[in-house]
Amino acid sequence: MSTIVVSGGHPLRGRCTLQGSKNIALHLYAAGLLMPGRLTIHNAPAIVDTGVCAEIVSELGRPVTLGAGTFEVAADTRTGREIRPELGRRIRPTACFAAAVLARRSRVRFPLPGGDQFCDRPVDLHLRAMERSGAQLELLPGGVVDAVLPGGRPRAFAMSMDTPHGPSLGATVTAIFLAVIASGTTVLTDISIEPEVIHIVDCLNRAGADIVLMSERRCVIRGVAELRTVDTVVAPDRLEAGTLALAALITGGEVVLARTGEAVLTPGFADALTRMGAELISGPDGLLVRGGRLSPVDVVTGPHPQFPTGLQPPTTGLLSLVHGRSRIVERVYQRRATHLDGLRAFGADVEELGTATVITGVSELRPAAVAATDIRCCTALLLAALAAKGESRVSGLRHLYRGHGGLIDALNGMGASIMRVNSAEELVRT
Ligand SMILES: CC(=O)N[C@H]1[C@@H](OP(=O)(O)OP(=O)(O)OC[C@H]2O[C@@H](n3ccc(=O)[nH]c3=O)[C@H](O)[C@@H]2O)O[C@H](CO)[C@@H](O)[C@@H]1O
Ligand SMILES: C=C(OP(=O)(O)O)C(=O)O
Repeated sequence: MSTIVVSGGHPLRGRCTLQGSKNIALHLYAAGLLMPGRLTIHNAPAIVDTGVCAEIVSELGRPVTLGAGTFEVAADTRTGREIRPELGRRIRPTACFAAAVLARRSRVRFPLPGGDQFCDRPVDLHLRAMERSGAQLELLPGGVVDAVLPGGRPRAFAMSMDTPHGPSLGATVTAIFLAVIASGTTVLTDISIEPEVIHIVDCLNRAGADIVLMSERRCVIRGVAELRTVDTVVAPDRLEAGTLALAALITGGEVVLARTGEAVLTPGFADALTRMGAELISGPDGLLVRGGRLSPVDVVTGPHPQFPTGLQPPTTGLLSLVHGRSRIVERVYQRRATHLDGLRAFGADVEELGTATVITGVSELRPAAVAATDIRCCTALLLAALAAKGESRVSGLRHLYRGHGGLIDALNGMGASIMRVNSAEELVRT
């Protein structure tokens, strides 16, 4: 079911609810390994990555029960110290899981992570944080890392979480995991303040950690002997919210993102939509997103609260139908352009100039058959297919299912016509 056939050209209208955030949930599953007791994570998204994490955590000696929206981790009973390479290579935050195991069990073996491969995504900072906490690391054949803490417990350290492309979200989480039960006080500078990090810090502090976020992206962590267990709720997925908003705009429709009690659009993204001329109206039911005649914009991706990189590819899809010339500059990654060839197949006029994409709006997109190579490439192509009048075919949906469990159904529920194709080439409407 990794291919869909989209009959495009239907304005989306309706109200939709958002799944729990993939990126928050994955890091919370890893945080659970730091807590010895039973842990329940609510609003866990029903996505492929959740299943992979459940297997990883179970194999580490903490059986996981997946319920309707819950990810329940059993109390610590036995000691697993290895993340199976076949599993660890399927998700991005593998080093964060490894850091939690290392901190509690003083040894871990894990593969270099997977996740989307739209450019080189190094983990040097994660490994450096482990070394700074006293671990000895050995890179084994096959890209597997063996890390040992000879002292048995991580020690406090000082470290900057900056990379040539800005602060690292994942490495900030890795460093925090090592520091919360380290001996002594750790100081991290240039930390990521993405909502994912704030959520993890809040959860760990409720579990008894002593993490203080200071001004200027500095963080002081006093190590504690042990964490207690807390229940936690995953916040709504802001990338899914943005994708649904873009779907409304590219089809000339209007959607309400159901009220969640939280701001679901990242400020930098909401600002770009407003500059384009989209209406964002907050009401009792949720956030109404409505388009009309949109104007071109210049956008630069950046750390929170700036424009999120994950919405760059689908926004490029929308801008390809906005009359005039727009420009999106990618700053979080050295390159993120895997969606451009696919968009060109729909007739989009997109040109890559260094880290910028220059988009000259065309009057319409034509149907196409395209293959997605990663999750946001997939959302960009899906949006183009929703806008192109006629029948398009998008394959590579397995990338989408890694991070979105109900997006296709949500779109169909608002008037889209998307059929899944099963192996016998039979169209299945869900
Ligand atoms: C599962 C998850 O939460 N994934 C998100 C997370 O990925 P992830 O945590 O992997 O992304 P990072 O914030 O670490 O990456 C930011 C930049 O730092 C660089 N870097 C990172 C680590 C390192 O050791 N060395 C280094 O150079 C990266 O190549 C990138 O250019 O944040 C990204 C940026 O918001 C999002 O696009 C991903 O969806
Ligand atoms: C890059 C992404 O995911 P991951 O980090 O899990 O590969 C994403 O969600 O846009």
